[in-house]
Amino acid sequence: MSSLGNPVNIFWQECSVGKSDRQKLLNQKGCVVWITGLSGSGKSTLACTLDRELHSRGKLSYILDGDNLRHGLNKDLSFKAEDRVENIRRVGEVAKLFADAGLICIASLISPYRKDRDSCRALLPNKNFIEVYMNMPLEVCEARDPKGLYKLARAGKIKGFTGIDDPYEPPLNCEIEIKQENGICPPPSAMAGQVVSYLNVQGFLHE
Ligand SMILES: Nc1ncnc2c1ncn2[C@@H]1O[C@H](COP(=O)(O)OS(=O)(=O)O)[C@@H](OP(=O)(O)O)[C@H]1O
Ligand SMILES: Nc1ncnc2c1ncn2[C@@H]1O[C@H](COP(=O)(O)OP(=O)(O)O)[C@@H](O)[C@H]1O
Repeated sequence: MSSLGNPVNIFWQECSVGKSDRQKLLNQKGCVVWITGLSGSGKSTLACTLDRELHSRGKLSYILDGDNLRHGLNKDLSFKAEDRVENIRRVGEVAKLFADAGLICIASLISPYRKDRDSCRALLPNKNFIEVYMNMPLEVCEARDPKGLYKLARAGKIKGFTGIDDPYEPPLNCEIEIKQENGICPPPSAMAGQVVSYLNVQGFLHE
């Protein structure tokens, strides 16, 4: 009988250096900042600005970007529903490892399905999964269209494009929401500032 997905004869290996030792070394607490939203909503911009801001404060972070991971770890996956599920599952597991290493792991993926994001959340201790929703209207994302993908999707040249002919399920209870104020999107520094403030108040920026 196959034991795929069901570990048989496999035992957890404990080591003497633990997460709290690594956190002491780094003077920070490991966590996952999970950025979700439509293509063009500003996920990568926020991820990079936040990464730079944390770096300048002497905090160790690392970005897991959906686009980039699809060049390597996830290059066998397409955009059909079951592959998106597997994409998020894998990145959730990797993000968990980075958080266990003591890093502030910034995951930036469309991650369109609520259930999959909740499964990633469930992998981490309480409050260590910080979901950031890029709440940008589709019209704004489509007007930006930096890669020309919306244009291709509208022309029917890409099938199953999120927001056009594939679903996006917004979070119901995210920790942070980034949205327009009076029709204007906050600049990248303000978006990152919102996340840094949250991390600071929650005690992640010191051990
Ligand atoms: N069909 C379809 N739907 C959505 N996005 C598409 C598609 N095909 C290619 N792309 C490009 O892939 C990037 C999203 O990859 P992700 O791994 O984040 O997607 S997902 O979480 O598995 O849904 C996404 O990058 P971002 O624009 O940075 O979001 C797109 O550039
Ligand atoms: N806060 C912002 N204000 C104005 N333009 C932005 C902002 N954030 C991102 N952009 C622009 O929107 C486009 C899409 O941003 P990007 O970070 O690549 O989105 P995503 O990773 O969600 O696809 C880029 O051209 C980027 O420069």
